[in-house]
Amino acid sequence: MNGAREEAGRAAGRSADPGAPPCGGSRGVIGVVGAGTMGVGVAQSFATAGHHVVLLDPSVEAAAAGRRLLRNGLRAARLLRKPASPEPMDDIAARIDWTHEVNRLAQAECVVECGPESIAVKKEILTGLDGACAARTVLASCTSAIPVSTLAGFTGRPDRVLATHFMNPAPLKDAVEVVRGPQTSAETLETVQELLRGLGKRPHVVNDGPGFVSNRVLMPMVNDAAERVQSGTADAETVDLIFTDCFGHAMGPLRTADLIGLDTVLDTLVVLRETTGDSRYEPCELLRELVEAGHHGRKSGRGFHSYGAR
Ligand SMILES: NC(=O)c1ccc[n+]([C@@H]2O[C@H](COP(=O)([O-])OP(=O)(O)OC[C@H]3O[C@@H](n4cnc5c(N)ncnc54)[C@H](O)[C@@H]3O)[C@@H](O)[C@H]2O)c1
Repeated sequence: MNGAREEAGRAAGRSADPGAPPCGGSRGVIGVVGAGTMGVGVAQSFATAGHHVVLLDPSVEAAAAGRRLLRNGLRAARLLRKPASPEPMDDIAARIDWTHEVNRLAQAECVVECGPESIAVKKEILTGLDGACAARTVLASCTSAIPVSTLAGFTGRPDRVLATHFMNPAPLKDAVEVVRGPQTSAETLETVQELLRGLGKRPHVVNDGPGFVSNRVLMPMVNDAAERVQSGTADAETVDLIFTDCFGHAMGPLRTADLIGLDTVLDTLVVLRETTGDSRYEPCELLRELVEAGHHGRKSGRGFHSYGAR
């Protein structure tokens, strides 16, 4: 893999001089697609571990917002990550190249796709990556619920596709749910687990299926918790207290949903409803109303709970 890394490093370069070797990191080049909540967190995690990262988002506004997310994420990691990286935050940030061009990801050893939770958008992203990236590049998706078999079918390299379901906030979480598709090769699985261990994260491998383990279990709970608020059984604060104060969970289901982003929760439930055909994943009306009103959770300042001005 070292030869591939050197080649990838030469090809990825920096925006001012695409032929120049990357500054800083001595590990392989990683591509990340989508500079939202997860993409920026994943990019930060790899850059902190010494990888050169090429981060692609087609939206100029999203890239600007992503740079703010990165600054906040680096500060949070400095305060909360144990042990924190001793490296200056600017040096870590300098290992991330921002781009709008998919060809800049051509020589990455692995690309982590963090686009919106929509089968149609993921198809567009993966088709583009499959055409642009070297044959050896592993395509990992951060999807919350779409089966790997569906995603792999959008590419001509199903043996090199899997899901790396990072948790949010990615730089602060120590474990990743890794989803092996029916055609994912043993080599791909090992490569990705090695990459994750290099970030200080523990990979937990599961088999394929809509929502895998995490969201197949979590999403109906979030939906049911929202329905309890909608039906007047309790307000959002009290619903969460039942889980934190009575059960001793670290966070209630509605604060968890606010942290994920209610738009992403809604999209994930829609995917689960479509892919399983099971009506218990039908998103509850209150969730739809909050998303429609722009109350997307912590990132917008309000969801089931309020978080002050953003
Ligand atoms: N938010 C969470 O807690 C969480 C946790 C684990 C996994 N996920 C999954 O990670 C993925 C990203 O979620 P998020 O919360 O970061 O979403 P987000 O809405 O914050 O970010 C999505 C980003 O994708 C970009 N994008 C849109 N269309 C694109 C395209 N065609 N090509 C490339 N980029 C495009 C958007 O501009 C945006 O920056 C989703 O699949 C989601 O289900 C989310």
